[in-house]
Amino acid sequence: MFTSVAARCLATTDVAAAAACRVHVLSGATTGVTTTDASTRRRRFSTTPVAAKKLPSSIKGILGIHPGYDGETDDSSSFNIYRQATSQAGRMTDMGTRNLFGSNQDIFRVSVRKFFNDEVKPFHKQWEKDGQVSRECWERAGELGLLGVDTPEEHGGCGGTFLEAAIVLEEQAYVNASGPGFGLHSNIVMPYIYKFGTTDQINHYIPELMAGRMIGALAMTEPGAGSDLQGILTNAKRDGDDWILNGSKTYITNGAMCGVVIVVAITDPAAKSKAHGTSLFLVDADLVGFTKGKKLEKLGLKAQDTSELFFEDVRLPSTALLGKENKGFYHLMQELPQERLLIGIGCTASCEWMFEETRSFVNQRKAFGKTLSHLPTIRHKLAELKTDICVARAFTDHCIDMHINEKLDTYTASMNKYWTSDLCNKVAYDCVQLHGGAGFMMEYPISTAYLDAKVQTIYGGSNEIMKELIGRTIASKD
Ligand SMILES: Cc1cc2nc3c(=O)[nH]c(=O)nc-3n(C[C@H](O)[C@H](O)[C@H](O)COP(=O)(O)OP(=O)(O)OC[C@H]3O[C@@H](n4cnc5c(N)ncnc54)[C@H](O)[C@@H]3O)c2cc1C
Repeated sequence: MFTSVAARCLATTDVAAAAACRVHVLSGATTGVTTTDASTRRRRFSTTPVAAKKLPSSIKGILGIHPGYDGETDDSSSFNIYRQATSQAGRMTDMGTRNLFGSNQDIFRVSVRKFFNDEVKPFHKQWEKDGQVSRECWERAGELGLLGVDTPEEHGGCGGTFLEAAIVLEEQAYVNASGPGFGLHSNIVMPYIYKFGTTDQINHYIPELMAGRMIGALAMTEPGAGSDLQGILTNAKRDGDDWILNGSKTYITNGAMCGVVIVVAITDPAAKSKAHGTSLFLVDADLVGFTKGKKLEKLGLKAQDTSELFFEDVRLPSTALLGKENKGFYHLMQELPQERLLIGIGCTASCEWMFEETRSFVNQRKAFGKTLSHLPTIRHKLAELKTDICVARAFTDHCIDMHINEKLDTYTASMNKYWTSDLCNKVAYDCVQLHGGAGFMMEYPISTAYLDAKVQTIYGGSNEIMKELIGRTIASKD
């Protein structure tokens, strides 16, 4: 395990002192982690090291079950540890790989992996039938400190970093569970509240969201406006100190189960453009005039509750306004890089899972007297897939690294979202093909992954819109 002494050396950025520190890592035999000395030390993508950071007590509590855990994240790569790249690992989903992470994050990953394997995977088929995840699952995730992992401690969160948030997203993909809308809840809804909310709003909502007792949603899309968000009609009008909200939203993730939804509404119809006259509101599910439509039947994401929401003369107190009046679009824009990256992280991890699932299949399935993996064309296909996925992994890790160093821009995040979600569909297609008829059967999980992949190029900003944004930025540069 990692020593806190070493972590303190990192904090001094004294390379000689850091090199002198004795660093212990998880056993390479079981984790694939290996070490090197200073002479073979690798550079990280970024020259800015991730600061050693105390993990919050809730995470520490979970990690405390692991002997040697010391409550500090570490930046292993700055300590001359060489962690295997995904391409070198036995399996692409192996623990202890990738220079982004340190050994304490591996320990955290062990706990997260256990949660998804024990408390999500066995129930997912039932949730697919129910069209939603159980409330117990949400509350259990809250109990284990897996919701709002990177919500700052001062706002009532776990106080981890985006690295720990990425681990939760990846581990969810590694059990092929598309049901829990944790990413939206923890990494989209919560940041809006603690970044733009008042102290009262933070104190009211964050503890409930952290505990999983309340589920969060974000409602932008309407029946007549998706890509073109400026076409929304939902509006809020002043009535004394209150607001009166009218309109409808559709395709809302966590829509059926949500206890609070952040609603994007027009508040100044006379503004020079809708971007200048739009605001965000925190709307509680029990307010009079707020109704939820039935859960929408979808091609994939069967265990995720996606709903229409209707607002008819919903009276909102002035305290429901989130952020600044008429600045809703600006707040939305600010959060775009992280929202796009969340999709990229999920898609990249999903590709890795699909590859490993398929590799296992072709290694045991026999045809023409041998396993499928002995056939040259099958091997070439696996080679292509693995290479493509490793390229995506390198780009996604680069984007995560940029993001934790506050350097990720919307343009780069859009490239990641477009590339990884396209790849996710290509990988899903090829992996089903490699399964043969079994790949078409719902009892084989690759079929669910194939169906789930489709939406990745559509939501969070469609890939056509991503390319438009990327292209516009390219054209604007000399
Ligand atoms: C499962 C699921 C969950 C979702 N969750 C949420 C949620 O939680 N909250 C939320 O607010 N929304 C959510 N959405 C909505 C999602 O973000 C939108 O569906 C998406 O932005 C596309 O909008 P649209 O469906 O209106 O398609 P449209 O905007 O009508 O686009 C239709 C097609 O035209 C293309 N197109 C549109 N404009 C252009 C252009 N300028 N140039 C080139 N091509 C263009 C699009 O790329 C697309 O291929 C969800 C959607 C799904 C399917």
